[in-house]
Amino acid sequence: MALLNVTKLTKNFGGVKAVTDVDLEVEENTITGIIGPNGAGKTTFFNLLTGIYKPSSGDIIYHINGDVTSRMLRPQKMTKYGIARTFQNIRLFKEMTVTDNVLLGYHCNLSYGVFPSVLRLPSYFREEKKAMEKAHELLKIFHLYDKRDEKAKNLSYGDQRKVEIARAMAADPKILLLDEPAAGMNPNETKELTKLIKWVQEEFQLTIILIEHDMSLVMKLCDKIFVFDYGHLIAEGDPESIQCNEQVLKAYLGGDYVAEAK
Ligand SMILES: Nc1ncnc2c1ncn2[C@@H]1O[C@H](COP(=O)(O)OP(=O)(O)OP(=O)(O)O)[C@@H](O)[C@H]1O
Repeated sequence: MALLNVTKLTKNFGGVKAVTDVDLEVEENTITGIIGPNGAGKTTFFNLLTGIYKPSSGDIIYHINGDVTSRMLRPQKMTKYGIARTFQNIRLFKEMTVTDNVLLGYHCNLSYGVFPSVLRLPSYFREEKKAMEKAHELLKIFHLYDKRDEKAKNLSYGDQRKVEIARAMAADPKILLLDEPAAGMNPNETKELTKLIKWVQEEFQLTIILIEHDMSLVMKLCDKIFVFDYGHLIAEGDPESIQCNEQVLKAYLGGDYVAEAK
């Protein structure tokens, strides 16, 4: 079943055509890769999917507990719809602990109101206890439990990326959007992250869409890959077919390389 349908999606910034006429569909419980050279429109596409940008034209429809359409998308509402994301530039609260950063992800879905929290009613303590248990559970999954009391700024770049994913997971999403999850990681960290992403996808029955430049991660993880170039979707398919797609090789390596390789 398709969880996301994108139709004729276009975003222009003045004269810059960042995303043009993109049509795509994402199936439930799959991992989808969005790849393409620098400036191809991948981040703009994610920003459209998460309500940061409004489309110039076209439609986005998520099928999660009823339809969520482009007109309803707002960054602050995404977790309520069951959609969480991470960012290309890590956006943690660096002076806060690892646990508190993850708790923030959980807090956007807490059910108690202002009064129980101000008056410190039992429902407030119940929810807070649940939140802490969940945060610790996630930190164990991401092998960060030992670092739970560290300030986020003291963690390695790779660990900070994992905290960001754990925080996104704390919102209990159905769809998880990861913007360059392996950026800045060394090959061992990338290998570990690849396994972790696969594991959480299966364990939590998630639909994951990720932008990534690290092809080892993309080819190992993704069920389907969409390739962007100059804002256009130029290819889609499974990892094997994408790896030998001429248009894709041309976009990445230039026309001369493809001609020479023949
Ligand atoms: N807010 C903006 N205003 C004007 N132009 C923009 C804006 N955001 C993106 N662009 C332009 O849109 C095009 C697509 O950029 P985008 O960042 O989406 O590409 P990308 O594929 O994510 O690149 P990278 O892999 O380098 O992150 C580029 O030409 C970029 O300069």
